Amino acid sequence: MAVYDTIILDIEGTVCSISFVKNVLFPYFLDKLPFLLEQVEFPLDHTDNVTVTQILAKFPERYTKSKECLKTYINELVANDIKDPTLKQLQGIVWQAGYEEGEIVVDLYNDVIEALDRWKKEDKSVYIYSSGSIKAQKLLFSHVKFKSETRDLTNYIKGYYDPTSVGSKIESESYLNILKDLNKDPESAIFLSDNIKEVAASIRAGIKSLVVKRPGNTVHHDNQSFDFVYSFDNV
Ligand SMILES: CSCCC(=O)C(=O)COP(=O)(O)O
Ligand SMILES: [Mg+2]
Repeated sequence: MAVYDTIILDIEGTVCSISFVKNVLFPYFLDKLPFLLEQVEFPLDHTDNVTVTQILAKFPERYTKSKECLKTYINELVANDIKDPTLKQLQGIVWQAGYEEGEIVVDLYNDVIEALDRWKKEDKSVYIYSSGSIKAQKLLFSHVKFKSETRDLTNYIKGYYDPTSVGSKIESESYLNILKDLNKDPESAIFLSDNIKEVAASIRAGIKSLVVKRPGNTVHHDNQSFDFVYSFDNV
């Protein structure tokens, strides 16, 4: 039987709750968005080398004509949890301030820190593959609530992937890109996610993959064919 030494984790619905993302991260972003847009001149100057302007210029042109139009468009993306890479990049910039000011602290599921510790002792390598930007992923793992303090867990994570770096999470090609980057065979890896489309794509790439069932995750009634876990305790 193949034994994995490479663990690839999703974030939302897998290491932290969907409600943390929807009720803490997204509202923080939407709250700061008007101030951010206030600092940018419209219509956007596409030759401007200011980071925020460069990111905003990647949204479809028809929505970037005015501040109000862009604000409405971004609010709709967030309300519908659209995993748009430009939105994710912008969120990373805004969340950075929140983390640095101590306004955002991450609640991971209880079993996650224990598992990260155990996997390290077992010499297993942990990687993150999330729709959140790599910047946002690193910020999240470096501001984790642990008892009464905030811990930086980035020393447990060997690398980070997002759709911008390797492709969509529901395409098997993206998982092959990760394996290629790691110089690993599919048999040596395991992928865990709350999203059955991601798990299906990863299985198609030959990776053992498990659906993570956390409280508040979407309940799939047609997922009998997938293996699942409720926590990382036996992974
Ligand atoms: C650090 S990413 C914050 C959460 C987020 O924006 C997101 O889209 C998470 O999606 P996932 O692929 O981890 O389910
Ligand atoms: Mg997820």
